[in-house]
Parts: sequence; C-alpha cells; structure tokens
Amino acid sequence: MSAVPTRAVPRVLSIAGTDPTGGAGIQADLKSIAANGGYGMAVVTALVAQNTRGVRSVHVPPVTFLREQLDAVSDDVEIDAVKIGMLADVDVIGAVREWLVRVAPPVVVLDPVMVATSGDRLLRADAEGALRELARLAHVVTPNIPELAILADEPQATTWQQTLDQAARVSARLGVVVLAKGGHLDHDTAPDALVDATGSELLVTVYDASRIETTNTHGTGCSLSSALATRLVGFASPARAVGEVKRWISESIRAGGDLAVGGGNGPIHHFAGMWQRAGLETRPTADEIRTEWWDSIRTVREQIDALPFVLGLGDGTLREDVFRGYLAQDALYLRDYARVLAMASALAPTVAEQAFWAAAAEGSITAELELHDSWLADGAYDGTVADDATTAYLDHLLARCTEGSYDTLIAALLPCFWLYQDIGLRLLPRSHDAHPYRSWIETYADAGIAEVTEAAVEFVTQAAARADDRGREAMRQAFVRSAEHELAFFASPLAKQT
Ligand SMILES: Nc1ncnc2c1ncn2[C@@H]1O[C@H](COP(=O)(O)OP(=O)(O)OP(=O)(O)O)[C@@H](O)[C@H]1O
Ligand SMILES: Cc1ncc(COP(=O)(O)O)c(N)n1
Repeated sequence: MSAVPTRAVPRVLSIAGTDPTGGAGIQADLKSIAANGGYGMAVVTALVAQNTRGVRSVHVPPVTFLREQLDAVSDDVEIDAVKIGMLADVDVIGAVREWLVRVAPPVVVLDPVMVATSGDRLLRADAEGALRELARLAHVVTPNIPELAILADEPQATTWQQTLDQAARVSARLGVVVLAKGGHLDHDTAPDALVDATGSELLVTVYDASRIETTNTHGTGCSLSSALATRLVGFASPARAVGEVKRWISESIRAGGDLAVGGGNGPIHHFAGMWQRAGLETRPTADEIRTEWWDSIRTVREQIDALPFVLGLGDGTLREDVFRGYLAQDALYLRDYARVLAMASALAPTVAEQAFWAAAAEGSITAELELHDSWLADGAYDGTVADDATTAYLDHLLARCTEGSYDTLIAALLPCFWLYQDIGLRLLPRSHDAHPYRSWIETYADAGIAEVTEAAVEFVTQAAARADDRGREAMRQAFVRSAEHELAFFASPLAKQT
C-alpha cells in the first residue's frame, strides 16, 4: 500500500488477551494494525503470564470491567474494524457478544483462539459452543485446522481438500466468511483459503505461500487476523485484502529471526518490510528547508549586497557602459538558462511543475529579447561572448541537466529566482522617477515575480522534503553553488574594469 492519507487511517480495536513478551495477543495486534496502516486500540480480555516458551498463568479480570473498557472505547471513538482474539471463557464471550450486537462495528474479524502454539489452553473447553455462536456475529473468522474442526463441530481435517470442504460447511452454517489456514498441515507450502458460502454460490480463493523454515511463529494467527481487520476497511474486495495480508505476514515471519526475542517460539517481525522499504529517518518540512537554505547563503547574500556593482545599481551611480556590459552577459545567460528550465519541465514529475518550468523558460527567453530591444538595441554589444563568470554558472547548470536528477536541477535553478526577487525588493525603496536603473529594479520587485518566485521556492522545498538525506544534501549543494555563481556574476562587470 502506498502512503495512507491521514483521514483514511482505519481505527481498529483489538479485543484480546495479553502477551508481556509482545509476540502474541494485543501487543502483536497493535503492531500488526500499525504495520498495515491502521490506528490500533486494545481492550484486554485476559492477562496472560506467558513468554515464547509457554503460558504460566491466566488472570481474567471481572467481566464488569471488560464491559467498562468496551464502552469507554465505543462511547468515544468511531470504530472502523474490530479484531477479536482470546476470550477465555463463557462470561467474556457473553459480554463481547452483547457489546457487538449493540455497537455493530462495520468490520468484525474473529480469530477463534483456543490453544496456544505451546499447547496451553486459552479458552475453556466449555466455552467452545458459545464461541461457535459468537462467530455468527463476525464477518470473517480465521481458524487454523484444529479450530476449524471445533467451529464445524466435526473431526479435524487431515487434507487441504477436507479443510476447504469443512470451511465451506462452517461458512454456510454460521453465515460467516472463513479464512482457513493451512499452516498446521504437513506440507511444504503454507496455503490459506478464503471460503465464502454465505451467498448463492460458493466462492473459494486460495493463497499459496511457500512454508518458511522457522520457529518464529508465535502470534502468527493474532497478527494475521488483526492485519486483515485493518486491511478490510480500505479494500472493497476481501480477496485482495487477504492477498496483501498474506504477503505481509510471509515477509514478517521470514524476518522474525532478526529480533532474537526469547528462547522458544519467537515473534514475527511486524515492521521488517516497512523499515526496509521506508527506513527510520525523519525528514524536515518544506518550511524548515526554506529557512535553512536561505540561512546557508546568508554570507553570499551579504557579499552580493556589498558589491560596488550592486551598490552602484542601488544608488544609480553605476556607469551605464558597465551596466550594459552586465546586461549583455545576462542576455547570454538567459538564453541557456531558458534551455535548463525547459529541461526541468521535461523531467517534472507532475503536470503543475511541468507547466511551471515551461512557463519560466518562456519568460526567460522573453526577458532576453526585451533586453535586446531596450538597453542593447543599438547593437553595440552584439557579438559579446560569455565571460568566465557566465560560462562557469552555465556550466554548473548544464552539468546538473546532464546528471538528469530533477531535484538537483531545480535546486540549482532556484537562486536565480530567489536572489533577484530579493535584491529587487530591497533596492525598490531607493528607486525614483529619475533613477537610471528604475526599470531594472521595478522588474524584479514586481508582484508577478514575487508570485513566480514563491511557486519556485515551494516546488523546490517540497521536493527536498520528499527526498532522502543524501538527495536533499545534493540539492542543497547545487542551490548553494548557484548562489555563489550569482555572486561571481554580479562581481564580474566591475572586476573586468579594474
Ligand atoms: N512456517 C510458515 N511459513 C509461512 N507461513 C506461515 C508459516 N506458519 C504460519 N504461516 C502463516 O501464518 C498465518 C497464521 O497461520 P497459523 O496456521 O500459524 O495460525 P494459527 O495457528 O492460528 O497461529 P498461532 O500460532 O498464532 O496460533 C497463516 O497465513 C499461515 O499460512
Ligand atoms: C493472549 C494470546 N492470544 C493468542 C495467543 C495465540 O498465539 P500463539 O498460538 O501463536 O501462541 C497467545 N499465545 N496469547
């Protein structure tokens, strides 16, 4: 599943027993719900002193307290799905039953927990009938082969075909979809089957998975059922939800050994795939990146402000031939800058960004033509060749194009927007009707330029916020390098004079 929108996070309640070693029961359920994109909640039916080797004792709190827990959740929270695990005895089943009827959650998955992997009973034998009846209130039950036999009130299946037939009878009789688990068959595969005989035709979907050689299977049933409750909220088709869950449980079982928890049947690694795919690194926000990057070019900005060229531009004392020489370089720069903007458009991941950079490319060419028509119309600067500063800046931009990374390319393009807009704004108070460079200053202090600059900053910092550490650092360096080229570009016209 790709990124889960925050509002679409299913609120999933596990009603189950505890495992203080965290591999089974509600502890496993909460991990499993989180690993499958849900918000987990838990109501405790029984406190179990157990570890990976077995169960030591079980404490069932008064059933009135169970009712209080259930109501505390449902009086406050809209519940999207419920997973039911260990229920311990008839009284607990009765309290859960009464609550289920009253609250009617939209998704109910019942894992008919009876006996732990270790062989210890987790449900009193005299409660099996009540559990069978409770199954009628569930949408899906997830029995293993021994549990299926008890739900069917029949002898245990010994083949996969018998399991499927028995699951169909249970499904029809109790009006519930059965996810039959073949993990207990002596096969080299670990098949599961979603069997639905509640309608007019029998629907069977089989999920094959290779059997993993491992002892880390403590809590697999708990984890599977709570993952399924979570996934059923998001998926229109239960068959697809089971497919996702099956792939997730296989990868989690496979990685169980990495955890090294306990000396018996260890837990599965609920987050193995997620950690591997997404990592643990945190990411700064786009706003934080905006501040950090602007700060990181503070010295460059101060140096630009102190340049005789910029000071002369501000107070109007700059010699016109120097300014025109600068504009001739700028015209050369803008022509290639437009090509680089066009490349950013070609690489853009979204239509909005593609359109933005294409429009900026067009704007850049138009600006170059306007320079020729206004300040450079007399042709005195025709034939000007790019000086060292212009060449170095363009080489840097063109090298980012060759690398082919959209992110670093747009980071390199940003200073030209941001620094010019900033300079324009700060020189504006010094402009006046008779100021020789008024039109230049007003061009960059214009509201339209501010809007375009803001959009560019947004696109770049959003891309940086999505990038991993290494990608973000490459972007920052490309950005800083361009800012330094801007400084050299502004310094160059007067450096040539001396
Ligand atoms: N060794 C294994 N290799 C691959 N998948 C497995 C393995 N063991 C269990 N599974 C899968 O894990 C899920 C839970 O199955 P299992 O039959 O173990 O349930 P269970 O007996 O109710 O679990 P529990 O151990 O919690 O009582 C099923 O999808 C099953 O196919
Ligand atoms: C509270 C609780 N619920 C369920 C199980 C079954 O899990 P497993 O059969 O894998 O031990 C368990 N051990 N403890």
